[in-house]
Amino acid sequence: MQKGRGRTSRVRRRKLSRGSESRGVNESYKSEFIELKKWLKDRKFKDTNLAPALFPGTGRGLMSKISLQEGQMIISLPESCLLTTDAVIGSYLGAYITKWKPPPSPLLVLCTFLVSEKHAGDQSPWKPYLEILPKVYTCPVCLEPEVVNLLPEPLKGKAEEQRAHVQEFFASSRDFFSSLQPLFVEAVDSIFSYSALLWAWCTVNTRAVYLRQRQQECLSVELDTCALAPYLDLLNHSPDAQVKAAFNEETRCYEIRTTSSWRKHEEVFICYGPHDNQKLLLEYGFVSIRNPHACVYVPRDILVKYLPSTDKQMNKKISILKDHGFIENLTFGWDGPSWRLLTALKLLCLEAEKFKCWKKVLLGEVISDSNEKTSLDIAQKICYYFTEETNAMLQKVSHMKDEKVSLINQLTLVDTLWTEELKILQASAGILCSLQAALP
Ligand SMILES: C[S@@+](CC[C@H](N)C(=O)[O-])C[C@H]1O[C@@H](n2cnc3c(N)ncnc32)[C@H](O)[C@@H]1O
Repeated sequence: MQKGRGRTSRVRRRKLSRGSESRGVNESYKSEFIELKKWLKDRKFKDTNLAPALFPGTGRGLMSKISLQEGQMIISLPESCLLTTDAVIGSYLGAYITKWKPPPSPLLVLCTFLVSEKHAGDQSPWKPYLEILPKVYTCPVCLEPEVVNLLPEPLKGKAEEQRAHVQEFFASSRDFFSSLQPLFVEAVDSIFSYSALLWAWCTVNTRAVYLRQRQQECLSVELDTCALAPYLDLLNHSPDAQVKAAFNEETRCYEIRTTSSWRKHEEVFICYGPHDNQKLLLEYGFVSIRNPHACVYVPRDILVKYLPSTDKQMNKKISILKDHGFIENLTFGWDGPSWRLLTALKLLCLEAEKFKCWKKVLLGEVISDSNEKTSLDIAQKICYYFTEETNAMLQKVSHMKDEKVSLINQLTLVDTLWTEELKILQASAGILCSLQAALP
């Protein structure tokens, strides 16, 4: 078992994170939650376990009203509360969706409904749910380009791809939106604007639960797996949370059971997946403190930065790494340099006369003490280089925070990401020192 990844260490981490940080302020008295609860009750939802609350570390989330035991159901949301493509096709949009060619994607159908219902305002039967949805999001597609520029690689590249993807989604959906004109008095261009679609896209992307639905002829071939689950989607993420979530065909409810226990008044979390911080920021617009999956990525140019430029076998070594999938996802983590990073470095550091042993390196065999030592030295140099770069970026972000007060929230997010990366590099530097000291 890897160090720090077992059940005992998960329990220890959870206990640590159960300090003052987890104490929240109950918000169920707020009018938007009273309305939402009424709306849910009309749809046969009974809630005894949870209450909306504001938490200092994670923002708005759900708190336990009672202590929750292992295996206990924490939430069971009836099908009638779920916003699925089925629900949209059954609505006033159905006739327009079924006749549109080429068939719209499940994502477009959900986004169109959200924008249309938001536009309907007080007239929308979904109003109590729409009212609690965030007005703005912090996924990279919503960040100012100058803030995106401050993101580490490879996230920066992915953020640019995300922006291009949403812009293309908008451009390719405009004819479909035009076809909906008979439903509205106002021009559809003003209702289905880029900013409205962006809001809907972020809503689905950051809040939808996984719910596999049958393929419908009137929809494109993309898998139909997203559903919005009002109230349940107030649950925040913790990498340590252990829950079981699925739609129960018998009860026709989307159910979440906890496989760990929660104390009364504690924030209840689910786990969105074993994501590192760059992925969490890309997909959900936040960064998790002390995330055990967080890491610092080593791009290819940095991997070779400290290797001798005179190595005649360098190109061959790099193509071996590429062919064997050892050029991507090389990282530093809380446990030090990843096995993949060290293996890539060991191969790159192979002396000319040992080059024939490259397969053994990829299988994890020790080739020589000098190869072990050189690769650790290079790992240490790369770690030091990243530490310097990270400190420089933190300074840059801090200056920008002073200068661009309007961007403070976006910059704080980027600041947190770099700060977590710095902590990882410091942990890695310590581990590299012990690894070097242990060499013969
Ligand atoms: C499904 S919603 C959870 C409820 C959300 N906090 C709200 O107020 O509506 C997912 C969003 O919550 C936020 N979030 C989830 N887990 C978080 C965490 N551990 N720390 C900070 N924000 C978190 C992120 O903005 C994410 O996009």
